[in-house]
Amino acid sequence: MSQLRLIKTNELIINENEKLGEGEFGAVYAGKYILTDYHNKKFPVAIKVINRTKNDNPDIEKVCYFVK
Ligand SMILES: Nc1ncnc2c1ncn2[C@@H]1O[C@H](COP(=O)(O)OP(=O)(O)OP(=O)(O)O)[C@@H](O)[C@H]1O
Repeated sequence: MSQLRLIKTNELIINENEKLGEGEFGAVYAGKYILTDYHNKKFPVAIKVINRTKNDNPDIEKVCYFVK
């Protein structure tokens, strides 16, 4: 069964120099997810930074995708 995991902003490193693409609601950047449960191992991910002007919920700013 899949699980939804809440990732804190300080667990993400966004590489703003490596933009992977862009959607209507924001840009997607390469980044790292810091696995605090696994000796701070850094896992490569794609991070979507939601454009606040198109976002109804001000609490949601970043969405983390695992790179396939
Ligand atoms: N996991 C990923 N790995 C690599 N590139 C990605 C990944 N996810 C998204 N991208 C890149 O970012 C672009 C935008 O992805 P996104 O998921 O935001 O698209 P979208 O669903 O059209 O966006 P929106 O819902 O904002 O309109 C993709 O076309 C792709 O180039």
